[in-house]
Order: sequence, then C-alpha cells, then structure tokens
Amino acid sequence: MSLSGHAAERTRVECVEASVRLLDTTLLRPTTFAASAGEWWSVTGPNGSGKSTLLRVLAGRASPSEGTCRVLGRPVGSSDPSHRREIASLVDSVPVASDMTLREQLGMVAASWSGNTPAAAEDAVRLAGELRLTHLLDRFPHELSSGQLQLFLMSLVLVRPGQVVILDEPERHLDSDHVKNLADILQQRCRQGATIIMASHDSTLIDTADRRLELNYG
Ligand SMILES: Nc1ncnc2c1ncn2[C@@H]1O[C@H](COP(=O)(O)OP(=O)(O)OP(=O)(O)O)[C@@H](O)[C@H]1O
Repeated sequence: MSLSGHAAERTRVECVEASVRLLDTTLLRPTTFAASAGEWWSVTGPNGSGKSTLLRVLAGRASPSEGTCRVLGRPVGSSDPSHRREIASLVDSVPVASDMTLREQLGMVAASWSGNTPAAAEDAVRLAGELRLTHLLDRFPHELSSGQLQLFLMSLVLVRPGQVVILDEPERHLDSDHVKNLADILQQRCRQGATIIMASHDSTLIDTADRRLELNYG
C-alpha cells in the first residue's frame, strides 16, 4: 500500500506495517505512519519499545522483516548519492575526527554536501552559532564536555541540506536550556520544509513536535 497523487508528493517518510525480528526476538512491532514535508514527528515509548530500531530502518541500517518503509518514495539504504544527500541522521554513533578542529570538520561536511563555497562555509558557521558552539570551533573533540560533543554531533547532521532528518534522542547530555534552543532550531528547520523523525524521552522536544508516534509493548 502506498499513498498516491498529491499526498504522495508531500509524503516524505512512509512505513506500512513495518516490523523487525531477529530470530525469535521482536525488535519492532508492526508500525504504520506517514510523515509529510514540514512535519516534525516524535517517536515515543518505553525503553525497548523499538524507537531506535525504527530509526535504524529509516536511516538504512536495518531492514524490515515484514512490511515496508520508504523515504522520499524509495526504499532506504540506497547507494544513490542523490538519495543519501537528502537523508541526514544522528542514529547510533557519528564518526568524528580526533585530529581535526570542530571548524575544520564542520566545514568539510558542509563542503561535501553543499559544495566548497563561501556560502556553504558561512552557513556552517551560522549553524554553529545557533547551537552556541562558536567559542568552541577551534577546539578538538576531546576538549569538549559530553553536552558540547552532542551539540557538535547535531551540527554535523544539521549542516547537511537533507529534506529528511532522523534523530535518535538528540537531548542526550543536554541541559534544559540547550534542549529548548535545539527545539527552536529543529522547529525552524521544519518551517523551511524539512521532515524530522525523532525518538525522544524529553518532554520539551516531544511537546514541540507536531505529531507523535507512540510505540507500545502490548
Ligand atoms: N541486536 C539485538 N538483538 C536482539 N534484540 C535486540 C537487539 N537490538 C535491540 N534489541 C531489542 O529490541 C527491542 C527494541 O530496542 P530499541 O533499541 O529499538 O528500543 P528503544 O525503544 O530505542 O529503547 P530505549 O528507549 O531504551 O533507547 C528491545 O527489546 C531490545 O532489547
């Protein structure tokens, strides 16, 4: 089953009865939802309910055992760079270079996806400012606190121009003020047309999101 016509054009992420099993263990129960352009979805549920598994599927790191998941109309995990360009994810770990400053790494990622142009570099520095990282840009990753490192990981994801942003517990290590700031940044990204799929236990982020997908055990 898939959406058609105008709805299909606006649908960015669609799962239909998607489940994940590993031998006799269920990682994700059958799950159905459709997220449109400009929507921010929070995926909620207790520990072990399958939130990260769903996000791994959407990021192309796991496959549904049954059912389907499509991002931008195509199965995920595509090797096509033009498809991958549109999907920015912070799921599991994001590699960081220990011997490059934040500024160098952020600039490199921005240039990779948006071109090695002054405008792309300026956008990257502006994003770092929004995330309150400006004073840390000439440090190395090991010189950051846990929360500062989380903000840096967020910058590496949000500097990408993707239409679909997939985030697993972006609130990790952040104090309430930085979570609120992050909520504002993500809301702005949605207003610009992005679709965000976010697993979270944080009430500020969950309440700021437009839609909610609750995963349950039973
Ligand atoms: N490699 C694996 N092998 C077997 N079971 C797994 C594996 N990975 C995850 N699981 C199980 O799948 C279920 C869903 O895990 P998942 O990490 O998706 O949950 P979650 O909702 O993200 O939890 P949390 O809120 O704790 O992060 C859990 O019961 C977990 O024990």
